[in-house]
Amino acid sequence: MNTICLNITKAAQFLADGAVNAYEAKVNDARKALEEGTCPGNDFLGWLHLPTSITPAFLQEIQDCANVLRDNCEAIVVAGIGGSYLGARAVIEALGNSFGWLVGDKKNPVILFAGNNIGEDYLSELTDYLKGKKFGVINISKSGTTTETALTFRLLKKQCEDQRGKEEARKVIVAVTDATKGAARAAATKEGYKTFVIPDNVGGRFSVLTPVGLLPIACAGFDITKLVGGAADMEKACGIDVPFSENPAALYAAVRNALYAEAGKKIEIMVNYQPKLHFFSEWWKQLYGESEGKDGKGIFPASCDFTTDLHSMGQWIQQGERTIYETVISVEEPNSHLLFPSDEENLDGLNFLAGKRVDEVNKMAELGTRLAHVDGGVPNIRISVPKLDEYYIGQLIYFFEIACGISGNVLGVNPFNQPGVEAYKKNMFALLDKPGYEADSKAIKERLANEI
Ligand SMILES: O=P(O)(O)OC[C@H]1O[C@H](O)[C@H](O)[C@@H](O)[C@@H]1O
Repeated sequence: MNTICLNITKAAQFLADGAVNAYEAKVNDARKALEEGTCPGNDFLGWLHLPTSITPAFLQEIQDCANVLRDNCEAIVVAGIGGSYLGARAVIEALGNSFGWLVGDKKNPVILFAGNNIGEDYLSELTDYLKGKKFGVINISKSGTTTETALTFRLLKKQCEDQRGKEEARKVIVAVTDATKGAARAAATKEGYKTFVIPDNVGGRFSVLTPVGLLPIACAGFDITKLVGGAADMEKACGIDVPFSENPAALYAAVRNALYAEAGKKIEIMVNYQPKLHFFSEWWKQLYGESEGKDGKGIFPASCDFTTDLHSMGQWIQQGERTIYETVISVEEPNSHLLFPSDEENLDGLNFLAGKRVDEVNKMAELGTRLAHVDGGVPNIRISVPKLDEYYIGQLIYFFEIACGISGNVLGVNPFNQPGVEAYKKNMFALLDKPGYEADSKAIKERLANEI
């Protein structure tokens, strides 16, 4: 099989000889613990063999539901946050036209994302845009109680029903949520919406290959069978029987732990040279940030879009504090072909590029940056991807998931919980006088009165 390819040479050179291989035993133990379900958070391992266990019948059920939405909607709003949002957006943006909303594509509905913020302007501009439009909603929430998403869904449900009538709205509202618990499930049961279940043992940030990601991706017109196929091939390539030195996820987990623990590299910057991958980095940041940032530990996952950010963050990366390393996703072959034209007057002095592909310049920018950053003390991990299509994005998704599971275990944390996220929610609910938070409300208000 053609495959994404990991190169850690320019990261390992910043470590003592053998430092990466020194993690072999720990990484193998972590991989085994995932396989045998003996690691911390072992009730959240449903993602591990998900790609190879998804059946064609289930993919067809998702596709059928997507087709109903596609046939009946000019716009589909995907309401969700965090793991109930980022995976779908990452894939749809990586595969879609960068100017999709401007080109008036008649084949595919516009996919919009909401429920991922509480911006009043954002929501009123969204609801204004949807006025008079035939739109549908995919309401995605594992807990079914997340405030940002629930608030947005309340607005959209009402607008959809007002515009299309309750009967028709029922056809174009879908819930992806817990099997029994939460407000999203309660509304779906009462209204009779089509629903998909998020399995209990798959955490939000690992859920892109469940209907959480697959339904919106299918709605956008992309091939979910190919996506899952890529992930399934990567599941095999990172399997328990694959030796450390040949297992890309094992090597990535090893080198990042070595950079962190042995070389003080506390920040990993996920870098792309294709703006379409911006949201892939956002997905990756949640995956690694929530999985590893706990117990006072964890690499801080950051991201940059190059060459764009070379003109803003490039200075820091080249000469700032040497606590960073880069992981570059490099796409070997763009899907388009565009040559620079020759210009008789050559006023811009760019005739030396005439006849070259745009990508040739981009690749030289990438190579030049890699050399400069390595010279400047920034270790470089490179993941090359043959092209941006469903199959290779599927490979990348599973690669980062399994590497994350291994890496978090090597770090010595439970990579499958996120207890820290509750702190802001508790304060917000107390401040908003949510029923059930009376004691917290009293305490927080007293605290604020004393602080002022
Ligand atoms: O799917 P939901 O239950 O709505 O959760 C959405 C997101 O919000 C939470 O606060 C968590 O930190 C995330 O891990 C989760 O993906």
